[in-house]
Amino acid sequence: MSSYGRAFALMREAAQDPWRAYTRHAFVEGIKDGTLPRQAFLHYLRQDYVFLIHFSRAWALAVVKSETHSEMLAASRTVNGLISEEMQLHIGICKTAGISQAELFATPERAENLAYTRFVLEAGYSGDLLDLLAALAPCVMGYGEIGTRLASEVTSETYRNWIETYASEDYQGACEAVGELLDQALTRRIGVEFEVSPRWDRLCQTFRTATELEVKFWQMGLTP
Ligand SMILES: Cc1ncc(C[n+]2csc(CCO)c2C)c(N)n1
Repeated sequence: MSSYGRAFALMREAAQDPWRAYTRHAFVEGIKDGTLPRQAFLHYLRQDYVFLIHFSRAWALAVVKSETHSEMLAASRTVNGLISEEMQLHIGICKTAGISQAELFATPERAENLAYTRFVLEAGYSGDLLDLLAALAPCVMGYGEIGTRLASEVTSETYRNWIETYASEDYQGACEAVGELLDQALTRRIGVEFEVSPRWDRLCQTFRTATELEVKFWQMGLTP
C-alpha cells in the first residue's frame, strides 16, 4: 500500500477495523464471486451517481482550498476524471441495464448517501485542504485497494467491468497522485513529521469517520 503514500498508510493503520469492514464488505465479496444480486448492484450504481455529483463538488472545493499550482493541478485532474470518466461509466452501465438518463438523474438520494457526501463537504468548508483530503482519501484509495485485490481474486465474469475500472493502471495512477498530493499538502502546511503534530489525531479521526460512512454506503447497497 506504500504506493499510495506515507500519510495514507498511517491513517489506514489508525483506522484498521473500519478499513477492513469497508474493503472486505459483503457487497464487495458479492462483486468478486458474482453472487451480488443485479438489483442491488443497479440500486448502488444509481445512488453512486448521485454520490459522484457531490464528490465532484468536494474535489472542486479542493481546487478552491489549494495553495499551489501543483495542488490545483492534482485536484482539478480529479474533478475532470470524475465528471468525464467515472460518471460517464455509471450512465453507460445504467443505460445498458435499461435505466434512462432521466430516470438516473431523478434518483432520490438515500440518507446514508447524503450523510457521507455532506460530511466530506463540511470537512472542507470549515477546514483547510488537509481536513478535506483526510475525508476524501478513503473513497479514492479504498476503491483502489478493492480493485487490485478483486482483480486477482475474482471468480466470476458478472462484474468484471466494474472491477477492471478500479484495477486499471489509469485508476491506480490516480490513487498514487492523490497519495502524493496528501503527503505534499501535509508537509507544506505542517512539516515532514506531520504525524507528531497536534492536528494529526483529528485528521485521522476524519479519515476514520469517512471510512465508516463507506461501510454504511455498502450496507445501503444491500438494501434497495
Ligand atoms: C461510495 C463510493 N466511494 C468511492 C467511490 C470511488 N470514487 C469516488 S470519487 C473517486 C475519486 C476520483 O476518481 C473515486 C475513486 C465511489 N464511486 N463510490
